[in-house]
Amino acid sequence: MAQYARNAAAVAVIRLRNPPVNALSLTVLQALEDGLKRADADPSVKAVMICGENGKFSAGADIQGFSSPKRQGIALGPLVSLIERSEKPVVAAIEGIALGGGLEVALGCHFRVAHVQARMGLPEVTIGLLPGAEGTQRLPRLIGVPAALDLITTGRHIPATEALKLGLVDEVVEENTVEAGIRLANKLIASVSLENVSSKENRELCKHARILTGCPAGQPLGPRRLSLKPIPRLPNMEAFLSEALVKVKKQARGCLAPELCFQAVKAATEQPFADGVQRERELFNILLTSGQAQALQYAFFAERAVQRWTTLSGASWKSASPQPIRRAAVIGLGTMGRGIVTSLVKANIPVVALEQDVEYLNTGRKAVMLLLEREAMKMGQDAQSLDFHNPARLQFTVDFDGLRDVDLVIEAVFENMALKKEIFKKLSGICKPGAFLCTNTSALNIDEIASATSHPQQVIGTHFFSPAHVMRLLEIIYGRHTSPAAIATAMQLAKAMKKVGVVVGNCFGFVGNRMMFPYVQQAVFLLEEGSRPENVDQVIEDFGFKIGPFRMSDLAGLDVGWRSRKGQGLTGASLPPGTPARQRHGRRYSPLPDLLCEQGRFGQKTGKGWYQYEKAGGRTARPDPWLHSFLSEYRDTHQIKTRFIDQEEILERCLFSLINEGFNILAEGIASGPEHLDVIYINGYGWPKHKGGPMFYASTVGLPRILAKLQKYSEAHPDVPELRPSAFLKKLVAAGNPPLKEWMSCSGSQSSKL
Ligand SMILES: CC/C=C\C/C=C/C(=O)SCCNC(=O)CCNC(=O)[C@H](O)C(C)(C)COP(=O)(O)OP(=O)(O)OC[C@H]1O[C@@H](n2cnc3c(N)ncnc32)[C@H](O)[C@@H]1OP(=O)(O)O
Repeated sequence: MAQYARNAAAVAVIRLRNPPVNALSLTVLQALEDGLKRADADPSVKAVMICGENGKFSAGADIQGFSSPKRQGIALGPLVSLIERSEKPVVAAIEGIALGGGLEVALGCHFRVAHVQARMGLPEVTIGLLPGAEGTQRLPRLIGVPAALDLITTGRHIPATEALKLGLVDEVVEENTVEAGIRLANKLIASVSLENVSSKENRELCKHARILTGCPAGQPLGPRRLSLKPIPRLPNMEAFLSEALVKVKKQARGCLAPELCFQAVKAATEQPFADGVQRERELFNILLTSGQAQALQYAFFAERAVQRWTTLSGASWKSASPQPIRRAAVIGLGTMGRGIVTSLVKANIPVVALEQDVEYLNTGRKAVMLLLEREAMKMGQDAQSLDFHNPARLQFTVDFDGLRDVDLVIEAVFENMALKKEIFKKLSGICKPGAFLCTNTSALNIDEIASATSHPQQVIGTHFFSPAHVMRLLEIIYGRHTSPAAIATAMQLAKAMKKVGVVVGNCFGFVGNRMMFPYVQQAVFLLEEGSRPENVDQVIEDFGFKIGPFRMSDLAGLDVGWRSRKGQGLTGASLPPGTPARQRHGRRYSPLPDLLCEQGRFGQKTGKGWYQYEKAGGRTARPDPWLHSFLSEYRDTHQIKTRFIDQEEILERCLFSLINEGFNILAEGIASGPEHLDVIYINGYGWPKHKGGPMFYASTVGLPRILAKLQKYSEAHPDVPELRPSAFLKKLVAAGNPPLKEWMSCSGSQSSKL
């Protein structure tokens, strides 16, 4: 709701109230409208001030409301117009946040005062929408087209100081913003009432108020009504807009909202306000009914839902308390370790960084310092707090003794079980008993690593994604003995590092990589059967992935998987003689990646892999005629009949096999809901957010269709168990294809609800 109050003077205060973020639900909008009408009708009220409860102006429209089937009641756009039309001055006092519809309400006000720590923005684009309460028409009139386009198409939040520079707010205050708002309202009242008084003192006061408000005498509000303002012209508007469109399209990668945001702002440059509003409405409705907005809003809530973690044994976020991390250590300063140190320093956690010898330590130190310098450059003035040249904040050592008093260790050495166990055994003897021992592994068994220590309850998997200081995902893996406090602490750490932590159970590859295996496997099988790497990558990238499986494999290095397969005895010297080339343990196997590695083709680092590059370390992938003839010869050798494989088959075999594994994971209780899988895929594996994640996507395709296709492909490839439909998928189809929210109640696993 919105609370209406009168202070002693002539200012009516309307306080938006809908905890926790004062989202503009229909009830809030109705109360806001009632408050405005009441103030208007009361002759003793001379000005109105709108603010938000609990130090937050508003996070905008209630996002839940967009998916409710019947959204009836007052609309936000007309309400913003109502505010603007008020004959009594309306001041917005912005504390905390003014986002989306919240900022649009403020744009309808005649004056805006913001607290210095407030943040503002129009993030609708990030949930697949546009600022549909006339914000695309008012903002460019206030701050100009380039700045408005930037804010509206990126959705970025800006601090109050930047808002002041842009002219988005009139005043930034460090003290109580509501009081500042009331003071301004009183000045405005004085400026109007004193207009006709002739004393020198009053004329001075009046002049002061006009300077502050920019109102010509006798016409107090006209110039403050943004709908009446002309768009600030640019000498080269047309050229500017065409360039901006190219940029927006490039960044959007198949997501509709940024381009439609652009179209709405463009309309503001071409049409009168009312027509622009009409165009904004049309574009808003296109977005609202597009599947993309639903997917992005699902992703918004999924990210928040995974914070409420649970485990199979019933531990959960409700009862477990995170422990404070006053000091952390990182073991191993390879690519991952360097990124992890950087993330910890940025989270203001003092770090001890340890390497096995001085040579590795010096190389690691240089690399970490370089990363931190770069981060500091990006952060500007805020970088001072990093203080990473101070040994009390960041210390480098080769001595395990330096780890005696740390609260948490993240081991980030080579992916080798024996080595990890050796390190954990050492840590168990050196670290204090309450220290949390985290292993950065992408697939290894957490229980086996924990077995090397005397406190397995302190051991937990923290799977970072490369580059670790950039990627948002942190897969948090609990083992059989991991304590709830360890999970809660790892989740808290993720938050401190501005990452999204997702708690999952322990199995080979955990969630992300386990689902990735069948996807990559299908991609390689498709090559055996007739596709080329560039065909497969194109289909996957057209779907919206940032990078296809073969470009990704070249980037990560083919040798990584090769080493792992050798370790598993799937290839290399330990392979028993007589093993069929294309079969392992009775299942289909493709030796293609091994053969490439045997040729020294490790990807970008060697200049050749699934593609060719301009040089070793080159980045531009070009189709490689050598690889094409190599594939032809391979098919001849193994008597595989080459066939044309269409885009649909490529997409379905890659994605549906990945989704199928997702259903197995859910059935086993490795993750407590489909949201977990989706958050992992969006934040760690480049799944297009506007498609909501693999499980959400499956729900939009329809489970019966996924099942039918898997059945078809499985019949065609009976030696590929990953194509055999998951029993859980079959169960859901038999249960009538329930909505995603209801899947887990059909799972029969003990996993808790979100
Ligand atoms: C008819 C068309 C008219 C107009 C067009 C206008 C459209 C809009 O305004 S769309 C909404 C635009 N606003 C946003 O996108 C802001 C979204 N929220 C956030 O970015 C963040 O939540 C925050 C910065 C506001 C706060 O962040 P933080 O402090 O980290 O808290 P949480 O993110 O965990 O949020 C707390 C709690 O609030 C729920 N929530 C946040 N914003 C909204 C919202 N706009 N509508 C509904 N609910 C919201 C969020 O889900 C959390 O709840 P749970 O813990 O229960 O999940």
